[in-house]
Amino acid sequence: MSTTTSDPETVSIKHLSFSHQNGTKALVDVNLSVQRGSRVLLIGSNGAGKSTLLQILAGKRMVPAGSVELLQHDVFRQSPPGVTFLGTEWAMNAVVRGDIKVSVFLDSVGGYRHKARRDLLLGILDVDLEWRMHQISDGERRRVQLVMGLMAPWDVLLLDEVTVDLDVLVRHDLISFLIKETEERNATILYATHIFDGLESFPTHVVHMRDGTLVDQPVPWPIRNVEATHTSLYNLALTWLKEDRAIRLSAEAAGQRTKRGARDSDQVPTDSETFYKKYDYAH
Ligand SMILES: Nc1ncnc2c1ncn2[C@@H]1O[C@H](COP(=O)(O)OP(=O)(O)OP(=O)(O)O)[C@@H](O)[C@H]1O
Repeated sequence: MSTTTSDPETVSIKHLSFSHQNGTKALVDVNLSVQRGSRVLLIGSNGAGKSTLLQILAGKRMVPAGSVELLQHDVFRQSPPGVTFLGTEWAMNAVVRGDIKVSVFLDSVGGYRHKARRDLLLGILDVDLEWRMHQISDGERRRVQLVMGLMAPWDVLLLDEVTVDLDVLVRHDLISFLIKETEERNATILYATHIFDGLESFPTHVVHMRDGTLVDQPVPWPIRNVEATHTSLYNLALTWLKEDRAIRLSAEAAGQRTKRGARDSDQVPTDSETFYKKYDYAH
């Protein structure tokens, strides 16, 4: 692994807080420094802020000037080159479900410019250029997305749970490819996922996100516990998420935060009551 403390910072986040348009606080005073060549796994419960953080790094959300830099560029105002973001919402886009051949689709997004990498990725992701985008499975469509997203060489790759519908073999080969890419090209990956199978040798660092905050700066992986035995990623995530839930429940009990799902008045039907009444065909 080529990362050293003298390497330039790839990611620099300083005192970043962020609320969504409806006022939901998604990030609170986040500070993060990531060195070039790192593979950072973001671990946190649903709603911890992982996607929001990755979207901000991808320049998709406006943040105060100077608070978030990638490769020494302000992510929102200077749009750093060499940054690729791959998220799950892509598969919902009508264009990628249209009647179009994969070869045509990939060429339309610049595949011909990166032919060698494109062909390598077609093999790794087991994609057939003859497939038609409206006649393939969700996992196959995801594989096409990954070929598209990864074929231009990137310096920073932001992955938001994109391996969720891949079969185990394709996922395994993809993870191996990503590790090789970061080692050979000193590129950097930040990856948010809840699936830890086959990922043990992937991260160089792990980050625990809780309630919009970073519990710590990236911790080098693997972590050894006090008996110097190896902790699996799955067990680490389970331990961290149990802690998070215990902290949340005790804050709720102490009245320091509102219980999830609590409403101002019992008279107002909950969203789920309204939903089930609407679709209750027995009445
Ligand atoms: N578009 C949005 N508008 C309002 N609130 C949002 C929006 N997207 C996310 N949130 C809220 O922001 C907080 C952080 O959400 P985020 O999606 O970043 O979490 P996450 O860690 O990626 O969760 P998951 O593991 O479920 O993907 C949550 O409280 C969530 O409900």
